[in-house]
Amino acid sequence: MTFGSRLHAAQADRGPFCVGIDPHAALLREWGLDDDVAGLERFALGAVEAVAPYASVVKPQSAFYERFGSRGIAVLERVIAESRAAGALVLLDVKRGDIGSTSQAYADAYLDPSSPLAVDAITVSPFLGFGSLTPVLDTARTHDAGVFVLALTSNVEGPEVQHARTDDGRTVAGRVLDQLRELNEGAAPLGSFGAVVGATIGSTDEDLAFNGPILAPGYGAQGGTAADVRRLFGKAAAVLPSSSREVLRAGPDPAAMRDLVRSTNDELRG
Ligand SMILES: O=c1ccn([C@@H]2O[C@H](COP(=O)(O)O)[C@@H](O)[C@H]2O)c(=O)[nH]1
Repeated sequence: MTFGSRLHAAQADRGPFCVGIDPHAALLREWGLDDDVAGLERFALGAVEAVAPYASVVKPQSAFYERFGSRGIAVLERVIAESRAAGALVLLDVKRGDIGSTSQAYADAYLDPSSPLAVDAITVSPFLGFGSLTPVLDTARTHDAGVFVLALTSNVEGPEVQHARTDDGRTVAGRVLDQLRELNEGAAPLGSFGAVVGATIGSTDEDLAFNGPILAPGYGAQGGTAADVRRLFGKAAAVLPSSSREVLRAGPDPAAMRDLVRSTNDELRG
């Protein structure tokens, strides 16, 4: 079953909301934990236990695990395994991008099921040229995995690159979206190659109607709302509004986190 088909089924079953598992040092402290590997483990696995049985997708941010070195990566491996065991798809936010030959190694690390870090989908950066992503896209196809390509990110610095015009007059983001449109053509019920478009971007002239999913970070703590999601992504095939800190701040009480996932899904469905 392709990633697009799995995502389509998971969102129909559990709702559109994607929960980020981002163990910020400040959040560990708010949960009464030390900012060390033991604190990381209790925080991340506690969050997974609270939300992964209810959310369609969980999105660990790799950086927060990498900062603890190999022991942090070992925690990330458990986050991936336990989230999947609870029925959630795992989208690893790792924003990789490099020359083609190195892209292949990243693809093998995250998308080949024999890797300990294998996930359902990853985020990648197209800013070394969309073609540099070909090994990742091919490996995703081989293993029925998904790829989310940065297009219009939620941060205020993004437009200086993403709104720039290329030789043919299109914006950089517009070209990324056009390439995703081609890659997903004919896929049913949903393509596996998604775009990252922040819920915070306000408005855009870009065409967001394509046959793949849109990851919309910036929901919650960065100011994105359900009204923004409806206004921006009304024509999109599938949207994953994503929030990390807002949900994690409801912890460590698992019931409070679970209830927030449920009520956010209700709001987004409405
Ligand atoms: O454009 C982007 C792409 C990715 N992110 C990531 O999403 C989460 C947002 O966390 P919040 O706590 O909900 O603000 C984080 O992991 C970012 O690296 C993004 O924010 N914007």
